[in-house]
Amino acid sequence: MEREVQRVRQAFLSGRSRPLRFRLQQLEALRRMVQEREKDILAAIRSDLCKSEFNAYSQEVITVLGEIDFMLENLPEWVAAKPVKKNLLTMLDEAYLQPQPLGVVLIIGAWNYPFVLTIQPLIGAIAAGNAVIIKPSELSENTATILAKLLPQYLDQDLYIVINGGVEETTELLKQRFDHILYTGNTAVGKIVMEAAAKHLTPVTLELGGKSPCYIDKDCDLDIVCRRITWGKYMNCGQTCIAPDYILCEASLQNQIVQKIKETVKEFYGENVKESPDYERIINLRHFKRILSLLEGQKIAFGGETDEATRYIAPTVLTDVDPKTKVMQEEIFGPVLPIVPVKNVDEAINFINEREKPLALYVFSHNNKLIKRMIDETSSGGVTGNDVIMHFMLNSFPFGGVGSSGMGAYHGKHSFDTFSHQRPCLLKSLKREGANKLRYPPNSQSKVDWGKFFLLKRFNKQKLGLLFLTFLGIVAAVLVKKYQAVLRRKALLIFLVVHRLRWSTKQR
Ligand SMILES: NC(=O)c1ccc[n+]([C@@H]2O[C@H](COP(=O)([O-])OP(=O)(O)OC[C@H]3O[C@@H](n4cnc5c(N)ncnc54)[C@H](O)[C@@H]3O)[C@@H](O)[C@H]2O)c1
Ligand SMILES: CCCCCCCC=O
Repeated sequence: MEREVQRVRQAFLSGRSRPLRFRLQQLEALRRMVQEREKDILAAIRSDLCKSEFNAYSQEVITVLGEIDFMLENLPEWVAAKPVKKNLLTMLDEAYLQPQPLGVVLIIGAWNYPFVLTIQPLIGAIAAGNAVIIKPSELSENTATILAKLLPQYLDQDLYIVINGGVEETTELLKQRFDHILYTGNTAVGKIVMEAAAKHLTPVTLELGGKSPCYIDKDCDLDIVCRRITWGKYMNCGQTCIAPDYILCEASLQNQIVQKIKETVKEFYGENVKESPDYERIINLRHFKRILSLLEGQKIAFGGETDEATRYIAPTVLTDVDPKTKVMQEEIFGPVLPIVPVKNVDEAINFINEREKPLALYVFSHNNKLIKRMIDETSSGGVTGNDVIMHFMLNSFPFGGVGSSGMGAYHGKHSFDTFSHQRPCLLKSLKREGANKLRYPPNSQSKVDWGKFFLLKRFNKQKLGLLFLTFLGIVAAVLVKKYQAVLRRKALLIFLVVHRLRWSTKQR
């Protein structure tokens, strides 16, 4: 492991990952890989999650291709040095920010969207000029295998490498020194990653999870609301980090919500959900059993059917859920949707604020003021009003959590920034040493006053007058120099006129 990381570091130190042209070439090669090997990638995702080609393409491949195109289009502008505002002290200097790669980046991917959640961070890391070690999740083993096979066929083999394995390999990998780690997965492992990173003072981006609430106000169109929630909750069999985890609403809405979700499930997946090509399966038996255990003691209003052999869990809704029960204590990450009755929006806001900050928050209402209030009075990684999931799709948004749902963010320019160091560069001249005397010892009250003037713009009247006089002097000197000949002629003329006038007066 150590040797592998060393190999990648040596490749980074060769400097070849830095030129813009190289980054663009690698991103184009990655796009070619996705396009030419699309079938293999879709087949791997199907084997891992029982996902149809249509779903895998629209949920994973499209996002990756869109992100590559976005980078190719904008990277030339992003890599350029950016001049910054200057102060009086640096007025005559060159001052700019130069984005630079961090070095060797470790990306630990997740299994639920095993392609996009591994490749999208990789796109950002390449764009920013880094070398990358990619550690796909071993839980989505088919995608992990295809990535290890395909990436070296298209990308620089020393700069970007895939290391596959489980807990043991990840633990070993985390002992190495990296310049940044981006981890996607659960909060408990997030802490392990951060602890390991701290040993080397490695910065981390943690894309974690949590229970994303969904508040439904009574003033809204429940048909539309339930269609949107059904889509976002049961997509990928509920294994989506920003899926609505539970619903908060007034008790009187519960039955209608159940009924409408039931109708929508039928509309989306047919009479027999199990037969639907659009409905996925739980990743493994451990997670299947974990989700089943969350149903114990609950009132199942709809769904609840399971099949261990195929790890099938039907779209399920629970009503009158007690917040103290297990299903409300941990992230569900499966197709189970609890409804927790609350009296009103105030209670909903308190409910959310009493818990860990979620990755996403959803609020449905015709009343925009209520939506804005919910946003103002709560905190979460991201928010979508009157829909679910959709803020993930806009790459001008940073994607990430807050508090226990994560730290840092990526997507689009935010990925570039995450994997770059914005290096402040100040270029001065070796001339104009006179002005520097102000900061050299011995210090004095006068120098402090000048410092106040230059840096804090605190004007001392006397100093200001002096400065003004100096300024006038400089202007006069410049003017005199520039118009010396004209001024001489003018002065001569004035002298002659004055002389002539005095002579005329004397004559009279
Ligand atoms: N924010 C996001 O973008 C995002 C995306 C996907 C998933 N998630 C979150 O991920 C979670 C789902 O993942 P999970 O909990 O099923 O993952 P998991 O428990 O199945 O495993 C996560 C990974 O951690 C590794 N791991 C486990 N123990 C480890 C240890 N001691 N040391 C080092 N590595 C170790 C495993 O090898 C595995 O690859 C959910 O909370 C979800 O919200 C977040
Ligand atoms: C189209 C849906 C993509 C959702 C990706 C969510 C990432 C977290 O699991």
